[in-house]
This record gives sequence, structure tokens and C-alpha cells, in this order.
Amino acid sequence: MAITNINPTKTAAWQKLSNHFNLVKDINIKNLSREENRKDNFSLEFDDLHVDFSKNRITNETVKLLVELANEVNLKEAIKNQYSGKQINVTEGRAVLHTALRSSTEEPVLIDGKNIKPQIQSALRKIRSFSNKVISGKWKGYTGKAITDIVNIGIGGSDLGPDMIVESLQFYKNQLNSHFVSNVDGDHVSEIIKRLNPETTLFVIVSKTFTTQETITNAETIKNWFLKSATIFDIPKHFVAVSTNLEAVDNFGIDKNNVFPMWNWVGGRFSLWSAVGLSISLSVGFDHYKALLEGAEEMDNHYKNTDFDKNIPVILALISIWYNNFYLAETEAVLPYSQYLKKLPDYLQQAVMESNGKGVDRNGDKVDYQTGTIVWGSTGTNMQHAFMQLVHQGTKLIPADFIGYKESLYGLTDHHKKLMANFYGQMEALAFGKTKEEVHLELKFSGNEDKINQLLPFKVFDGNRPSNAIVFDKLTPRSLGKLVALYEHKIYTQGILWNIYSYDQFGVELGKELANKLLKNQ
Ligand SMILES: O=P(O)(O)OC[C@H]1O[C@H](O)[C@H](O)[C@@H](O)[C@@H]1O
Repeated sequence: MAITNINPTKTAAWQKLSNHFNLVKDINIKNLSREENRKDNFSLEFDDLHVDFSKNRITNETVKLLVELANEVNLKEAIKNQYSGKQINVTEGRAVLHTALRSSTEEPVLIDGKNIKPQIQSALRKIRSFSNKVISGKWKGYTGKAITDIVNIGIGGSDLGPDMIVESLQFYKNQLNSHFVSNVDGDHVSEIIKRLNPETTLFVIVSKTFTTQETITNAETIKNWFLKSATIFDIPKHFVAVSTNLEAVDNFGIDKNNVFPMWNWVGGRFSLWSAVGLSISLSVGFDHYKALLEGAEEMDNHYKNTDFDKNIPVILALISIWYNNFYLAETEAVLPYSQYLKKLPDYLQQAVMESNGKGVDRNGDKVDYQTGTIVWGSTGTNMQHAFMQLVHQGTKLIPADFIGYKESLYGLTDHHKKLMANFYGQMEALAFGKTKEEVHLELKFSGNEDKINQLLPFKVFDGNRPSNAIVFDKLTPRSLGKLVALYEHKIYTQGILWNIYSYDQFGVELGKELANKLLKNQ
């Protein structure tokens, strides 16, 4: 059966879901939680990953019908098509193969009849050898000193992915200092330059197109700064590039041995698994970078081979559609209980919103249903003291992913116990709330009846606010790879269900064009 390209709301499953929604829309998570084996029936395990989705407004029937919807739009075939290298990015005429970048098997992946696996392997070898030389100090700057600082110059997918991973893996970091320059605001590059010594800094210019205004402007500014103390003959020791545009890289003055490949079958926001991840390998070493890829590959296999009712990215995508399209929730919060993951929400904003922020379906027709969710969030416990008030007692329904770890990295068990008590405490508060009776009982000893009645409405929590617990044993490169790949597959699943193309981003263009026009007229 081919991919149907049909309006999901016209499917039989959607009709059934609508009827089902009318019946169950007022269900309460507190009542559901009393069902026998609720937690076991609404939990999934995969290696070191434990997902509890029992605190949602869903029943067995909801999951069954959502899976029916996935089957009716032939998600299985869509997944197969992505892995096999079909041109699923139809509007740009490209395959989408970030999964091939982390595949360790010999199984060929063909593009135009040519196996791409050898190029991937060769790029990985180049990343390994270069990273080893820089980290060990064998790679010398123009005055013979070892490299101390790495600066990634890029924006969007050429910045957010590597920056988020390097931040998340600080625990595994080596002696090199890592910096990321992205904004065309000159304050950004100036602030970073202040901390650098040209003799010991390596610049990694990352741009798939090598035409991006911000990146080229920052790279030129940095090159000019560098050339104040060095000569053009020193550039090969300090500048490397990751790009598909070899001509532009050459024109910039980068030595051809210093170019790391990028391919048009890798989307910018899915590119950290390619040489775009060079800054990651430089910052944490190639072995950790490889483990990140291996973790992602494990999630790829899970996504490809697991029945939908046990498939973690598919289940999370379906639950999100339930809220987005039936409860009409507008946003989703991503709440990592790990300070290291503080950049994950920013990263996911690009991955999710650039991919599924589309209002035209795969037939070119305007959609008449909701698509891409708005993703936002921050780390626990800080955000509990910031925006969580609105999530608990505001008027909006905001489904939330709580991401946490069973073990702490530094062994500070007291901290970790408190952190995870907050993690589960928040989820319980959201789901079960606090009734009038409970508040009354609590206030009984603290004042007169009038005062109690006055305060009562403000202290009641309605509850029934949904969340998922996404818990890994420990924050490692491997588990991080799994987590990021999980969200990537959730994105694609939702794009298929909404009948939209997730891998183009034409919406980014108009503003860029207008800015260029304005610049020319200045
Ligand atoms: O890597 P580059 O070609 O410089 O592109 C950087 C970014 O440019 C645009 O904003 C695209 O929408 C992003 O998806 C991309 O990651």
C-alpha cells in the first residue's frame, strides 16, 4: 500500500477518534490512575529508557484508535521509505537519511544507485583522526602551540545541535574550551573573541550551504581578527569547514584538506550526526561522539521494528496528536530535570517547529486542522519557580514531557533524591491536583472559617493535567543519542499523520529575502 497523502481527518480512524473523544473528553486522570495495572499498561521500556505515559487523558481504546489512525495513513511504509533513501523530502527533491549516518551495518543505502555508506564511514574516519590530533596536542597552531579553544561558527541546525550536545555532555568534556558563535549581532562574536588567543584557537565554520548571512559574516569578522596577528598562510592551521558547497569554502580560503563533507540528504536540523557534529567530537572525544551515534541507532532500530502500540516515538507522537487535534492544546512543554540539558528545549524548537510548522498538506492544499505543536520549556527545578504556576493553575492545557535520570553523574545522592522527588511531585500535582476538601482540611488549623472560605478557591488545583515521564538510567552519550533520535522520530511520525512535509522549511526564506533587499537599499 502506498502512502495515502490523505487528509487525516477524513479517515475512518479519525471519525472513530472524534466519536470516542466526545465520550471520554471529560475523563479524569485521577480516576484513571485507580484502574488496576494502569501504570504497567501505560508504560514502555527500551534498554535503559523507561517511559510512563499513564498520566494522560487516554484509555486503552484511545491508544487502540490512535494506532488505527497510524495504520490507516500507512505510517509503516512511510518509515520504511525514510530509511531506504526514497526522496521523501519531495518539495526539495531529496532523500532524508540522518538514520544512515548512524547506521553501523554494512547494509547499503542507495541514492541514485550509489551506496552512501562508504562516504559516511570515510567522513567518520576523518572526524576521528582530526579530533585525536587536536585533542592530543599534535595539531599545532601557527606559533607551534597546541589548540586550547574551539569555536563553532554556524546558525540554526549548524549550531543548535552541536551546541546542545556539547552542553549536555559537559560531564564528559576534555580540556578544550568550546564556544559557539551564531547571531549576526556583532556583540555575540565580539564577546567570544575577547576570550580567545589566535595562536591557540581552532575555528570550525559549519554551513551546509555556505551562503548563510550570519555564518559568513561571523566567519569573515573572525578571519579579519585572526589576520591582525597571523598571515593567510596560517589559515590552514586554524580554520576548517563543514559544508556541501566546496566552491564557496574554497573562495573563503579554507584549505581543501580541512573540509569535512556534508550532503544534501541530511537536513540542517538533523545534521549533528554528520560532520556538523565535529565540534562535539572535538569537545568530548571521538569515542563519546560515536557512542552518541550508537544510541541514536538503537532508537532507529526500535522505531523501525517495534509494533506501534509498543513503539515509544510513535506512542508519544500519537498522544501529542490527541491533545493537539482533539483537545486543541496549543503548546507542549519539555522539562528536563538535568541542568546539563538546559539547551534541549531550544534545540527541539527548531527540530519540531521548523519541521512541522506547515499549513499546506502533501497535496498542496491548505490544511483545515491543526498541525505543528509549539514547543517550549526549561530545566527543573528552576522552572518550578518560574512558569510552572501557569501550567498548574492557568487556563491552558499544556501537556508536558518530564525528562529525568535515575542516577546522578556526580554521586550527590542527596541532591539527586531531591531533584527526582520534585520531578515526580510535579507530575503528581499536575495529574491529581488538590480538591476543596483537601485544602479545607489543610487550612482547618490555620485560621477562622471565613478566612478559610476566602482562601479556598485560590488553593484548589483542578489537576487532570497530562504529562509523560521519560526516564533514562543515566545521562551518557549513548542515552542522549537515544533521546534526540526519539524526538526526531516523533516529529516524522506527526508529519506523516498530519499529511505534511516535515523536511522543508520555506517559511524561513521570506524574511531572509526581505532583509537582503533592505540591506541592498541602504
Ligand atoms: O547550514 P546552513 O546552510 O548555514 O543553514 C543554517 C540554517 O539556515 C536556515 O535557517 C534553515 O532554515 C535551517 O534549517 C538551517 O539549519
